[in-house]
Amino acid sequence: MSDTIAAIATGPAPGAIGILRLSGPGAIAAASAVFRPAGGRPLEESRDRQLVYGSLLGADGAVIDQALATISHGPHSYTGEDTAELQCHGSPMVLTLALEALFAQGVRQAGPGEFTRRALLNGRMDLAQAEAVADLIDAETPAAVHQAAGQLSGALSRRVQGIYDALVDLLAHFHAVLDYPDEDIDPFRADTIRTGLETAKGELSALLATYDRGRYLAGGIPCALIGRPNAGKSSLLNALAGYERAIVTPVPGTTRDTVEARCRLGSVTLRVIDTAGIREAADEVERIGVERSRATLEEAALVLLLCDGSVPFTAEDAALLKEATAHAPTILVWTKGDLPAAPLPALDPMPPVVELSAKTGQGLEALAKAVERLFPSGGQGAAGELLTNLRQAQAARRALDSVARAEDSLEAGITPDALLTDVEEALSALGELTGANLREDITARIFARFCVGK
Ligand SMILES: Nc1nc2c(c(=O)[nH]1)N(C=O)[C@@H](CNc1ccc(C(=O)N[C@@H](CCC(=O)O)C(=O)O)cc1)CN2
Ligand SMILES: Nc1nc2c(ncn2[C@@H]2O[C@H](COP(=O)(O)OP(=O)(O)OP(=O)(O)O)[C@@H](O)[C@H]2O)c(=O)[nH]1
Ligand SMILES: [Mg+2]
Repeated sequence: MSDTIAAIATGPAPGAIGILRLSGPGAIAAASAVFRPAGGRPLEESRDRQLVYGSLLGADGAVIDQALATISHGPHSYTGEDTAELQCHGSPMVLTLALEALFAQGVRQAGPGEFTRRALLNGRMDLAQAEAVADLIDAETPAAVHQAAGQLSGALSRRVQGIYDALVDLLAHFHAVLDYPDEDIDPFRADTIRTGLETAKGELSALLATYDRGRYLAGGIPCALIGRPNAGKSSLLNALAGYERAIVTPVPGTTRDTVEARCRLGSVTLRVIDTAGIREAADEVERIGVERSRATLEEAALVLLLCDGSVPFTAEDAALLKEATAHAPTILVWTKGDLPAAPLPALDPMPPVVELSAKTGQGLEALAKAVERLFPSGGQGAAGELLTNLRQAQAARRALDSVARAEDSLEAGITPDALLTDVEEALSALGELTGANLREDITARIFARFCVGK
């Protein structure tokens, strides 16, 4: 039996409303002890999810707010346990005093994500849905909200369950074969198994193919700012971030280490990584910086190649452009647009070009449009059905590998029990994805990223 937890569910700043929530066997009694309904009837006796108006009391019994309260009896609640909420004025001090009053009732402070963790353990949602709660809270763009909301309502889970169920159906055919180990698999049955494996493989490949889009949506597109020293990379990072994230000076070779900032640009979120200007380095520190620039380029899903638009395009610029395009979609950014411009070179092939000024902000919208063209927000994979994190992708990859192995075994005429093992491994990987088989180490990692009160 779990204990009773409480937390402030709303943000730490003063606001219109602040909410305390409780969950566990003592939740309703504890909330009732600190809340005196104006109507006189005890909070415990109110209907589930009804809002009751009354006075909120501190640990010493003094009135600290006029508030609303509501209770829900398990299993019909968010966590599946008895729950209660106190909706106060959004004063951090009121909320703190109310929380202390609840602690005096024997309730303890909830840890990060503990409410959602209880919802998961009580079968109110699966692991993919619990992850969607965190994604939804972190979402920075409409597309990220739609993806997380779809996953929260079970879209990804249903897609995975479909593949899972089909594989379970296939297992029945294996068992039929295993019962008569001396006979060959009859051709009709082998055909059914082959088709089933082929379908599962296709669906798993399609699911895995959603990972790039999904992780860019949820975590931002890794975007490298590359260019010669003084091209204006750090200035652009600052303009995109909206604050002075990186040091800017007229001295070429200012940036040494990579500097990252999450930036919203139009309808996408970028993880912009500013790098050291690439050139033959003068010293050891700069040489390592240039190495890091190249490593960043290799990891990027989008490259902004910056060229100082106030001076002529050079052979070094051309070489960098070639290097960048070999790694990822590249936009040529012609910087310092507020200064007299040098002519744009004619290039073959001509990359998308954006002229801008980090100083005036002119051209940033054109940059947003150019990025949106490379990463359109619609398209492949319905909202909520995308894989958005490495854990999910690895589980899907393991399932795909196991199914592919099973298919190979079938073609090679390997014993049915080896085949069976492969399919069971695929099922276990899929179960990990949705959390049908929950692993403590995995859940601990997932809930570490939650906030207290969620
Ligand atoms: N005030 C408040 N807002 C909130 C939450 C909350 O706990 N409190 N939520 C949480 O973080 C989210 C909503 N999620 C919820 C999910 C299920 C139930 C619930 O009580 N379900 C019952 C009854 C449903 C019904 O009336 O039909 C059930 O499923 O049996 C409540 C909230 C977002 N907004
Ligand atoms: N007029 C004007 N000057 C700019 C603009 N962007 C950058 N500069 C100037 O160009 C110089 C270099 O800018 P940085 O942003 O530090 O260039 P960088 O590419 O990060 O340089 P390194 O870190 O040395 O590789 C600074 O003096 C900036 O003020 C711009 O849009 N307009
Ligand atoms: Mg710099």
